[in-house]
Amino acid sequence: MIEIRGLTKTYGQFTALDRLDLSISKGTVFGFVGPNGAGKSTTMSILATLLLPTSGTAKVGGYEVTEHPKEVRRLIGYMPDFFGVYDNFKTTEYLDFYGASYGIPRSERLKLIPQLLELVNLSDKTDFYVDSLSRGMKQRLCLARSLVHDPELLILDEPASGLDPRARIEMREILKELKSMGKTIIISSHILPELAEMVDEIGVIENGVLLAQGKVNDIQQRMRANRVLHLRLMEREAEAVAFLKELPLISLVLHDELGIHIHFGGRDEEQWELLKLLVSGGYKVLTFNEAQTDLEDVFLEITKGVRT
Ligand SMILES: Nc1ncnc2c1ncn2[C@@H]1O[C@H](COP(=O)(O)OP(=O)(O)OP(=O)(O)O)[C@@H](O)[C@H]1O
Repeated sequence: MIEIRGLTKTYGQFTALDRLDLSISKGTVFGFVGPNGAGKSTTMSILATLLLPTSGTAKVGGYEVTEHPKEVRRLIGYMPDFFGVYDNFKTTEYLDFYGASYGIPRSERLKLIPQLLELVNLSDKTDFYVDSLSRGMKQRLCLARSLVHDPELLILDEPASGLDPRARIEMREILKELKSMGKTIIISSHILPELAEMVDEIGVIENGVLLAQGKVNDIQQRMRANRVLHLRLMEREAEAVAFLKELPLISLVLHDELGIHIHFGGRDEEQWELLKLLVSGGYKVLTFNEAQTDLEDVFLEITKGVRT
């Protein structure tokens, strides 16, 4: 659905995107993650035909974005990270306006608008002025707007930014529904755990360079090469710390009121050996577990050291 090759965008001397390669297949929900200023919005704006690249190519549904912008716009629904003020528009009028600008006949718009409002949980706000809606509601309305022409691909630039936890959950549920409708979705965020539940793949970008791309699980697996283990003993914890520091595959041992924390470079087999060693050494092990790496850890691990 998306094929990006060598995509570069410069502003004067500054390189915002540096030879980016990215492929996203149809039906995928792709999480585009990276710190502020990484180049996410730049990439999305180019895909949305709103910004011209300096070099490289980007194709959506087989159409090159600079050569066939009209065809691309028909395929995509774009939700920008900032959206404007809406003077004296009611929610229905707002969607009607966008529907009309896509050439949808009035009779169809009359059927479509209630469906869209229902999809984004705004059925009870049918005749409300847009300006009177909360931020979360405006964001959902903006999402409905991006759906008026039933696009195959949704490009959502930080759809959950500035939302409270409840509004975020609501947005997430709507996105799940869109996924189940078979839409391809590219969604950016720097709040990573939020993406973990709903994305199939992630791409991590920093300083305009794509640092990693793959299935969430695969990237987490790769990181598990250096796992963190937490232990609690019934007694003799300080003694166990000294014992652990002498063992191979252990790079760091910390001890605090929550127990012992180890950076461990071994695999499952060696982890089991470690537990056996402790138990056969007479240590009364109460708990022995591996810390879960979430997307936040993945992000910190991948982006560290590259930041300038
Ligand atoms: N019009 C512009 N002129 C000059 N520099 C720009 C312009 N637009 C973006 N940039 C720079 O390009 C870089 C990438 O910006 P971009 O908005 O794509 O990042 P982002 O990953 O979306 O960040 P955020 O999470 O803060 O939205 C930033 O350093 C930004 O300052």
